[in-house]
Amino acid sequence: MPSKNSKIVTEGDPLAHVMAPPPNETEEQREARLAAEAEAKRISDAIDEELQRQAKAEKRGPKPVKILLLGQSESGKSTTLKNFQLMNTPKAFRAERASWRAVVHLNVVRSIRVILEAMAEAQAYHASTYSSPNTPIRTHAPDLFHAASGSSLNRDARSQHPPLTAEHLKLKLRLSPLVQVEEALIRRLTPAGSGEVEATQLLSISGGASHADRARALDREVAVNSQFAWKGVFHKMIGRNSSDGDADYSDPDPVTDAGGDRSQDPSRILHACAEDMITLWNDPVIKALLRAQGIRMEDMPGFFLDSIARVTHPKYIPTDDDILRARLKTLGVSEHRFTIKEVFAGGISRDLRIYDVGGHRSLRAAWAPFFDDMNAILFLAPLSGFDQVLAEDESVNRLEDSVLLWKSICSNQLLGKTNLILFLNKVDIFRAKLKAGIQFGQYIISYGNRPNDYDNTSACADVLLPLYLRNGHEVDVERAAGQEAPAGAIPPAAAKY
Ligand SMILES: Nc1nc2c(ncn2[C@@H]2O[C@H](COP(=O)(O)OP(=O)(O)OP(=O)(O)O)[C@@H](O)[C@H]2O)c(=O)[nH]1
Ligand SMILES: [Mg+2]
Repeated sequence: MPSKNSKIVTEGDPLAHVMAPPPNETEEQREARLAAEAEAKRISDAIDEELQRQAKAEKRGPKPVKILLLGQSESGKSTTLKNFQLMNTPKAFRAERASWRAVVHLNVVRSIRVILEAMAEAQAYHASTYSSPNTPIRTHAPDLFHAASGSSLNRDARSQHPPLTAEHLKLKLRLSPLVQVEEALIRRLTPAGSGEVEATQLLSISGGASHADRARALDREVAVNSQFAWKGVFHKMIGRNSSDGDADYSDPDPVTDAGGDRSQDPSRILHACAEDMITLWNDPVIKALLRAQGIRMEDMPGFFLDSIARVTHPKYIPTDDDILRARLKTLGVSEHRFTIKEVFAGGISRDLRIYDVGGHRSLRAAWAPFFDDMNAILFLAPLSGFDQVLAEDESVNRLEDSVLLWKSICSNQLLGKTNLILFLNKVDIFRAKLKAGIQFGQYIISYGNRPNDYDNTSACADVLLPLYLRNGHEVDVERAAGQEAPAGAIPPAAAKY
């Protein structure tokens, strides 16, 4: 019989009430209950013990190695991460192929928009020279044009704008359905109402917007917060609709999209526009027009114009190289875990965590909280940025921004014990720019009139040590904290930096 006291406790405590033995329990039942309780306690204690053992082992074992990827926007942080995923977790990397298809399509649409904007610019120029021969001259191409950024479009260059024919204008009109493609893909890429996407529409080009508005609109690009499971969204969507072998993005919801009408599906519209896009891109007048405006499409991030037929094919699935080339701006910070075998430590497994961040100026404040917990920082500085300006501030040369950013990283107190690795990349674009005749000395004043070839521009320490950039800023790029990258970690050009 329960005592008077225990009855009081039971009444006040619902758990005790549930756990209390039945009031009319027999001696046999009591023994069975006590045995069951003892067994449950034994199992629970064993689990606790195992958890404690694991916690102790984790404390004793090697800590995960943490690497933070840093650098300005478009410096190649996410691409470096993708390369790492491809090397270490190829299965997982390839499992996401289908999701990258939408990003490749967005990149194609954006490239076409750049061309259409260049055509609009030429039209506006020719119209204004007829009406007013003294039209003001734009001195800086908007950063949208990337490779052209920072170059001057003088009156001579603009007068070389080849006139467009009626055929060109028809082509431009026929490509207008790409507005829908971009809108639909962007809607899919981001959570409703998140406001995270900086999307633009073709409408703003063809509408009556001012040049400045159009340039500003085109300057923005699609970004996605790394926390949002956009890959999963596309994967499911494509999987659901690929029963006929065509991978499209059809949405069964008639409100949010074309519903059952698959002819309005973004991938189908893109496929239908493929021939016109190819004609536009291969047109000699358009090529001359882009040249006159200093636009080098092939150096822009997410360049797929040479593969339009392939990437707009209904059965297109991105290759490894396509995924590496696809451009999607990063927002937020994401952690990626790998287990690697250490080559020089008897092949023991080691946990590696790589952190990818957004490099846009407005996102750099989010970097600092990660500083004191990192083993290494891999800083990416694209060499190819010597003739470009930042998208977020047209007065700042990209190479100068990289140098200043690197300096501030080297001198940061929180990073005193962190390994710093400087990685000069986009060397292929750097070489292509030199080969195309873009003068290094025009932007890096101290370089003077020396030969504009790769060996000289990259080998001469004077080129990158005291940097006298075009905007008049003197930039000192000594290795500020005396930090040295581990041997072999930097490409040859970086060693000379
Ligand atoms: N040709 C060439 N392209 C590169 C190289 N590294 C990166 N890219 C391309 O440059 C573009 C931008 O690279 P991302 O990795 O997205 O740049 P990011 O530093 O992550 O940029 P944010 O996310 O805006 O901070 C992508 O289209 C890449 O494919 C390179 O060495 N050569
Ligand atoms: Mg990124």
